Amino acid sequence: MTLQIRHATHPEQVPGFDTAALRRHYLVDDLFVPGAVNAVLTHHDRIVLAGARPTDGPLTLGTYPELRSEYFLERREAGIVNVGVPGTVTADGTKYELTSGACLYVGRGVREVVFEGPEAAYYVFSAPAHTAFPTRQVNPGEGNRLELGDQQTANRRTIDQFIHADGVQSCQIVLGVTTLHAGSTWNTMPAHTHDRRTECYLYFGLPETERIVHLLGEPEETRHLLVADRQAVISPSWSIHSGCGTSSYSFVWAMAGENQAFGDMDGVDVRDLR
Ligand SMILES: O=C(O)C(=O)C[C@H](O)C(=O)CO
Ligand SMILES: [Zn+2]
Repeated sequence: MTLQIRHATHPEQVPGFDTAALRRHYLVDDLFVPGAVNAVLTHHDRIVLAGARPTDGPLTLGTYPELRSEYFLERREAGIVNVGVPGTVTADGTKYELTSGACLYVGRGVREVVFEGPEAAYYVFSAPAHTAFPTRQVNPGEGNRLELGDQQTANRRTIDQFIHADGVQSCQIVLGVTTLHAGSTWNTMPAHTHDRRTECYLYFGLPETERIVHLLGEPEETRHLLVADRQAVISPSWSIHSGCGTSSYSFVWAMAGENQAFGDMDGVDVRDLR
């Protein structure tokens, strides 16, 4: 089990990045490997993204030498979303049944997290935590639900907020799942930044033959990534995070940083994007 390290980047670097460099810095395309837990640490807000595919038996969320911790959640918290078929996650001996799209918040101090389910695929978003909040499960439809967008502009979507200021409590993490309605393809347009947090999107439910065109960078200097199913994008605080798919899809959005206000967004007029 290795932890891939991604260093923080400055927005002035983005114009000089070619496609390969953009993908190396911001795209995480190898989280979900059968029989393994794969993890990436970004120095943007010290977020760890991991994927667990327990195809051949239970898998444990272990720690990494780079974290200098006795166990993974010694000083961290995590939001876990099952993006595969139903399975179970056991946190310090308590077993949680997670359907597809269900979320489990696991607080600081939980020593052992075990993933099970041969067809399940667990996405883990973890950030440093200063105190311990209780472990809690939220099923699809049980969070705070927002219906946004319009079919006319191809961005009709349902947002389920799971871990947030008025829902499951956490130190830093704000997390939910957005699902595009059939025929809708645009997420998060008009786009926004939030200088106080890093945000990561993990796209799922996208057919294998389809792709998302994900926009990143400062609003006046954008670039794009072509993203496949079960791939994640790291958006530093200065970067927009918005995308259009060649079909509809879902994504886990998750943030960590200075505050937990979902509405803390600096919107960008579509006409100002470059
Ligand atoms: O579809 C959307 O719009 C989103 O899901 C937006 C994300 O939740 C987000 O970027 C929150 O900051
Ligand atoms: Zn955002």
